[in-house]
Amino acid sequence: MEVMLTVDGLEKSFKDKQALKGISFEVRKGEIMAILGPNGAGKSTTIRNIMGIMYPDKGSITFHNHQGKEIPRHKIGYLPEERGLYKNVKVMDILLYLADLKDYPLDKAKERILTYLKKFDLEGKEKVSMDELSKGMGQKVQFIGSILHEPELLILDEPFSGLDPVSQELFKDEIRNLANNGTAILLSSHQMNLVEEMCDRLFMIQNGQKVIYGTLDEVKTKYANFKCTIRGKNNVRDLEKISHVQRVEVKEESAVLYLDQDVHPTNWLQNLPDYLNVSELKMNRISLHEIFIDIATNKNLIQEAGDINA
Ligand SMILES: Nc1ncnc2c1ncn2[C@@H]1O[C@H](COP(=O)(O)OP(=O)(O)OP(=O)(O)O)[C@@H](O)[C@H]1O
Repeated sequence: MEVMLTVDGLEKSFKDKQALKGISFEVRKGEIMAILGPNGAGKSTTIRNIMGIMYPDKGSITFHNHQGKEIPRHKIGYLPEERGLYKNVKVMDILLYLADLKDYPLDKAKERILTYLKKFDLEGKEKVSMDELSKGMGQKVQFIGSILHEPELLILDEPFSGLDPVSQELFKDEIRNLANNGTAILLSSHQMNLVEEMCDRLFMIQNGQKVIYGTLDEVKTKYANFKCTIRGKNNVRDLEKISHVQRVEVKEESAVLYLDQDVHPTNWLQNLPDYLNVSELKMNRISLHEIFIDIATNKNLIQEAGDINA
């Protein structure tokens, strides 16, 4: 897949705080790439550097063979983390203004605005002032503003925060549509279930450094071992004795058995000892949410499962 954006060795400091310590990744045409990390990890700083809101101390950002101030930013769409930027202005006017900033033809923009307002349940709101909209409605308008000019690269900083489930679905569908039509998408989110559902690749950052970079499949197969949840009264020591069990976590009547990386789930299940008390049993992979918490809290409980940090 064609590479759209290359971030290479990005470093950025604020006074004595080094926020980015050599960040490198790519975003390709037609993919949804997630940038993840705990609060303060450096995601927004990375995004702000890509957007030219600030410039890195070291490293480069390449888009369309251009770097720094030469980057054609009208080909990029951006939904910033900050919401409610536009207040005393009508929905249609602010969207046309944003389209104009990107040199997008205004007649075409107007048509697209009306189509998108309808799509996002905002039909008839074009003459309403931004400050009369609810937070979620305002977010929809801001999202429309970021995609109106048909950007080749779309950067979404926490697009789902504050959205109700129906609006979340609308955003998800549209983001997927855009990727299917070739837009390269860089998405920052704390909602791991959505990332797991939507993203092709992910880049996880902690303390300004890369901790995971790969396709969701790679992360899942190389990092997320299987875990088996058994409901029933069992002695923890008996559970720990079962082969290929790395550790056991007991939660009320259930025990979660974290398995070694190479375990074949069917074989492992066939060899479970007879003495186990099982009223329910569930086998699944460790979720991205658990991987995130393990890394962000420096627990390193699942580190041995495999390492794709290289
Ligand atoms: N303008 C600034 N001046 C000083 N420090 C800053 C500035 N912007 C960011 N930082 C610091 O840089 C680090 C990274 O911040 P950043 O906003 O990039 O994190 P983030 O991963 O986006 O976090 P969050 O998930 O909370 O939005 C933090 O320690 C933050 O305090």
